[in-house]
Amino acid sequence: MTAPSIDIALFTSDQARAIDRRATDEAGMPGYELMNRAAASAFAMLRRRWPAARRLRVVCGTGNNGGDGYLVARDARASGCEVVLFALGEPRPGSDAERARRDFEKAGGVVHPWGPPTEPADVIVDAIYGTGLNRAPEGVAKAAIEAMGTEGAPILALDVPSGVSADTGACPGVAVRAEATACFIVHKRGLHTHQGERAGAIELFDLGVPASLRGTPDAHLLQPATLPPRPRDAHKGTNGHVLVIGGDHGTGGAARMAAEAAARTGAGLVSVATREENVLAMNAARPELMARGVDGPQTLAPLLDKASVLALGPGLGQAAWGHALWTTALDANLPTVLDADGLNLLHAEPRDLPGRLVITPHPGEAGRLLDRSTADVQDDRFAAARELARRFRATVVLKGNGSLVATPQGAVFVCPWGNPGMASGGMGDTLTGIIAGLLAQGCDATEAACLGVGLHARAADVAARAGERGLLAGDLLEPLRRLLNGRED
Ligand SMILES: NC(=O)C1=CN([C@@H]2O[C@H](COP(=O)(O)OP(=O)(O)OC[C@H]3O[C@@H](n4cnc5c(N)ncnc54)[C@H](OP(=O)(O)O)[C@@H]3O)[C@@H](O)[C@H]2O)[C@@H](O)CC1
Ligand SMILES: [K+]
Repeated sequence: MTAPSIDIALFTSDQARAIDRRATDEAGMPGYELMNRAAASAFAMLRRRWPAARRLRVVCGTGNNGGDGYLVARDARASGCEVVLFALGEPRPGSDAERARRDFEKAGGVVHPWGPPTEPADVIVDAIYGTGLNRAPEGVAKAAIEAMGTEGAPILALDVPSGVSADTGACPGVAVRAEATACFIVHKRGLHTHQGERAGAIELFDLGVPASLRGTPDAHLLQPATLPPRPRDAHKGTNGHVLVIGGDHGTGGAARMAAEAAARTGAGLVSVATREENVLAMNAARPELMARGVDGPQTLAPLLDKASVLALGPGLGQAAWGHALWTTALDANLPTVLDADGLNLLHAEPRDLPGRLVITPHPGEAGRLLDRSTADVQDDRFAAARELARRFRATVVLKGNGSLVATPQGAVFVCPWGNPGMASGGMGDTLTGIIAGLLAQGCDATEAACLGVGLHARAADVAARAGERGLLAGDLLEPLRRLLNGRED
């Protein structure tokens, strides 16, 4: 796998707090100095993004996120902006936030208690909650967040859009949808998955805190990557043989999508073990695929002997035919991508699994495998992905907005690409085929999952330039091929 060396490291709120403490204790950077730097960076960002903005509204909570807000307001007034500042309560006595409020007032600023705004604003600065959010916003905070959402003015969030968990990207209640977020010191992992997209465009300001104080990140953002060019003497035997197993009555398309994606990802050979009724159509539509009718383990066995990688599950069903193929295929202990009904069968019947395994659940399938609700999975996607990887000793792709790849060793990678057009039939089958195609070409499970998830989402972004609505899984294949060969960005 070839990838540029930029590493975007992601941290939890606890880690961010520990880094703040180390900056004060070990690097002699007091919290109030950092707060001043945070405010200066955020105001410079506001100026850059909205150079014509003159009327600002700043809404401050009671914690240090509010403290950042008071200092942005102070700096904005000093630059000649008209600032209306609403405070949702009193900062804790002796806190940096209280000091910031006094400094704002000393400089002539006026603090208003929250009330529905009467003056329009060019930009709203959200300084209600940052990393300290610990429950659903209520009362004035809820009213303030709701009012921000209805005005139409762009919102600049400080550190975190208020109401979004910096750890998980979940929203326990109402939440700000920002056009942009000024993130301080380190990237917060929750802004990159689930509802973290409410942060809009994220800019990170390290505030001069040395990278050596950060410690080990919790997760990393995936970077664009491709496979290295093929050696000139490559032949189809060196690029592996993917066997897709699936396509029960009425769901032949799923197996076909996975197979075609594996072929377009560069697998040397792709076979499909499916219901006899699918064979003619599959071979006619894509003669490069070798589709075979199988009626049970005996007819599957010779195909397993020739395969180097399995894609097990697309359209497999959970009836007797699918179950028999599933058992026989897993017994072969080949590198495997297990998806869809392959995962549902695993929930019904836990068993030994192949050593090189990638599982690709959506949140509903992940919930079933963990005996939890889909909502529980979404409440902490990082924990769910890690738990699945540990429990099944597999590399896990937890699909959804900001797909996660988790390894059995506990590493997590977050996909920054993709779009809502991908919520359509066949997208998951395509991803399964891509990952199988990469395994066939020699990637290990984590490489194949990271590279596959990235290529799949980037191809969808290229295909969605024509519009997100109506995007079909098949539309990904052409951009996928170009991206895989380093031809398009
Ligand atoms: N330290 C540093 O070096 C730097 C920090 N910086 C800034 O500080 C921010 C973190 O500040 P913070 O820890 O004070 O937390 P913050 O997000 O302001 O929340 C405040 C309090 O609100 C409360 N609360 C939570 N949820 C609630 C709810 N739903 N409804 C009602 N109340 C709720 C909860 O208190 P509780 O009521 O639970 O006692 C919570 O403690 C960080 O994001 C960055 O912007 C920067 O200046 C750079 C340097
Ligand atoms: K905020």
